[in-house]
Amino acid sequence: MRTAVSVIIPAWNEAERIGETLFALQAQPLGGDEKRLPFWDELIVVDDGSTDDTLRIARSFTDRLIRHPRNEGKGAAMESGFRLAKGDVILFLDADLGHSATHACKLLQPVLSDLADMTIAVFPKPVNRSGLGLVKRLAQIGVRRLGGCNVRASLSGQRAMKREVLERIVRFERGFGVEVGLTIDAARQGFRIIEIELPFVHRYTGNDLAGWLHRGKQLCSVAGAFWRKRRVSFFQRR
Ligand SMILES: O=c1ccn([C@@H]2O[C@H](COP(=O)(O)OP(=O)(O)O)[C@@H](O)[C@H]2O)c(=O)[nH]1
Ligand SMILES: O=C(O)[C@@H](COP(=O)(O)O)O[C@H]1O[C@H](CO)[C@@H](O)[C@H](O)[C@H]1O
Repeated sequence: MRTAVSVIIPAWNEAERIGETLFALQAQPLGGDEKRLPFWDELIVVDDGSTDDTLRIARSFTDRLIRHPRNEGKGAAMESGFRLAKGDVILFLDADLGHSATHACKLLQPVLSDLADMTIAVFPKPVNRSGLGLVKRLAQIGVRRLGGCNVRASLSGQRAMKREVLERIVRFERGFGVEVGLTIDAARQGFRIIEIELPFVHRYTGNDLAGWLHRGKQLCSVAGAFWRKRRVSFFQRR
C-alpha cells in the first residue's frame, strides 16, 4: 500500500508567490508515474490571517484550506495544518518557493524508504546576503547544545517527516522558533534526521526595515524556543 503524503504550507500574505509554488507542486509527479498524479495525496494551505489575495489564489489549487482569522505565527499555522492532515508522512513547505518547489519531492524518498525519520532541505548559499546570518548561527548552536545534533539548516521550513515524529513532539512553537523546536524534540527522542542540499529559492530577507524586523522577530522566537526547551529538560531531569 502506498504511504500517504500530506503537504502543508503555512502562508501569510503570500499572494505574490503562492500561485507559482502551488502550480509547481501540481505539475510535479513522482518519477515514472504514467497517470501524472502529483506526488502528494493532500495539499493543505493554512492562510495565517492574510490581508491580501493568498486565500483566493490557494483556493484555485486545493480545497484543503484553513483560515486563521488573525495572524498567529508560522508555528501555529503549521500546527493547524497538522491537525487536519491525514498522511503518514508530512511535508512542510514555505509558500514562497515559486518554481523551485518542484524539488520538494526529493525530501520524501529517505523517509518513505525508512532511511530517515526527518529530512531537512539545505538551501544554496545566498548570493547577495544582506544580513549577518546571526539567527542561522544561533539556531545551529542552540540545536547542537539542546538536541545534541549538528544540523546546518535548523531554520529551514522545508522538511519531511513521519507522522509519528510530530505526534511525539513536546509542543509546536507558535512562531519562527517552530523548526528549531521540532529539530530538538526529534533529536532528543532519537529520531534520525538527515539534511539534503536542494536548489530551492525563496524570498531573501533584505537589508531594509522590513528585513531587519523579520530577523528580529525570528531571533526572539528562536531564543524563546530555546528557553522553553531548556526548562523542559530541567524538569525532565528531576
Ligand atoms: O506569521 C507568519 C509568518 C510566516 N508565515 C509563513 O511561513 C513561511 C516562512 O516565512 P518567511 O518566508 O517570512 O520566513 P523565512 O523563510 O525568511 O524564514 C512562509 O510561507 C510564510 O508565509 C506564516 O504562515 N505566518
Ligand atoms: O540563508 C541564509 O544563509 C541566512 C541569511 O541570513 P541573513 O539574511 O544574512 O541574516 O538566512 C537565514 O536567516 C534569514 C534571516 O534571519 C532567514 O530569513 C532564513 O530563513 C534563514 O535561512
